[in-house]
Parts: sequence; C-alpha cells; structure tokens
Amino acid sequence: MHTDPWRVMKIQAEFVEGFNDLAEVGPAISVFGSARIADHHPAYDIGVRVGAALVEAGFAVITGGGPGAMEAANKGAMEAGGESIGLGIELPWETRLNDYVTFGLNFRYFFVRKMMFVKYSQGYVVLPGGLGTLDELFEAMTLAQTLKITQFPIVLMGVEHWQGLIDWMQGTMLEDARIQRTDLDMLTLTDDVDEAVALMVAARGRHR
Ligand SMILES: C/C(=C\CNc1ncnc2c1ncn2[C@@H]1O[C@H](COP(=O)(O)O)[C@@H](O)[C@H]1O)CO
Repeated sequence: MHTDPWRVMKIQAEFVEGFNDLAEVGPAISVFGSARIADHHPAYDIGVRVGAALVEAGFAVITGGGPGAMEAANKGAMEAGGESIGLGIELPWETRLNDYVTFGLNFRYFFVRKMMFVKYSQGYVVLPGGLGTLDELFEAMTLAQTLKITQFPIVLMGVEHWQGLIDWMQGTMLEDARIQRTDLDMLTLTDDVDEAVALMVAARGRHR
C-alpha cells in the first residue's frame, strides 16, 4: 500500500508524544491484568491492594488505563494518594480511561504502548488475565531473555490462575529445552502483596 510509508509518521508521532509525556515519571511499576474482571472478583481486590502498596513504597503505578484489573490497580494507587498512570489503547469499541487515572495517555498502536510500559517501569505485577495480559508478560520476558532490556522483577499474582501456566512452562518448555531455567527464574508466583512489593523495592535498590 502506498499509504503505508506515511503511517510511519503517525507511529513516530506516537513514540515522540509518549517519550515526552512520560519523561518525568519517577520509579514506576506496571500492573497488568484482565480487562474483564468485575469489582467483586478476588483479583480486583488484589489489584487495589497492590496498587496502594506500591504507592506506599514510593512507586508510581502504570496500567493500561482500562477496566477490570487495570482499574483496580489505578484505584488503589489513586486512593493511596500516588501517581496513577493509564496508558490507554484506542479500540474498535468505545473505551475510555478508568476513573482512577491521575495522568493518562491514549495510544493507537499496541506495540508503541507496550514499549512505554517496558521503558518506564522498574518491574511488572501481572494479575490474572487473558490474551492481552499474556502478550504484555511474554514481550517483557522475551526482551529480557534476549538481553534487549535489563532483567527486572516480574511477579505473577493469583496463584490459582497462573500455576497451570508455570507447570506447563516447567514440564514442557523447560523439559524440552525450549527455555532455560534462568528464563523461569524471572518469574515469582505469589498471592502475597507484601512479598510482591518487597521484590520491587529490593530491585529498586539494585537499580540505583
Ligand atoms: C474488554 C473491554 C475493554 C478492553 N479495554 C482495554 N483497555 C486498556 N487496555 C486493554 C484493554 N483490553 C486489553 N488491554 C491490555 O491488555 C491487558 C488485558 O487484556 P486481557 O486480554 O483482558 O488479559 C491489559 O493489561 C491491557 O494493557 C471491555 O470491557
């Protein structure tokens, strides 16, 4: 398509805006998770608690700015008086940033937005989720595995949800030598908010 080269300009503009608007964000942790969980789901409660605890530990919280687990983490962060950032995505159906975002940006391209999460976070907390969540998780793991980024802590919260994936990665991917033990070591699986935040704090010490 002859219009494709011009699309590069839009992509470039989106990178420039993102870099510019996020340049002054302090230490931040990205929280990912399902757009489809309701506020009475146990994962929503974990999201609120982890958002608040991250702020209390001195971090800004970055999410995809959408509903569900993203909203939960933004709610916890905002109510704890911290910086609650939402990097939204334009979707074919109407979506808007959730009500708990204190600073928001909207992206057209998933890949530009994903780069912002990686670039402006010191760690990932990943709540139960679906395809979008897996995409964000495995992008970060692949970048770290291939040394495109420095390794950072990735905490999977919601043991019941994630245990099957970890078992499969261990029993099939590792067993068949498709990954290495060090790849799996990137992940911590827990339901404990304090443990998750302590890992982020310890990594911040190493980051300085
Ligand atoms: C499903 C609905 C709205 C979706 N809106 C989204 N807004 C912002 N970010 C989103 C949205 N959907 C997916 N994402 C990103 O992927 C992760 C969640 O995807 P999953 O497939 O639900 O796991 C999340 O971390 C976002 O960054 C209508 O309610």
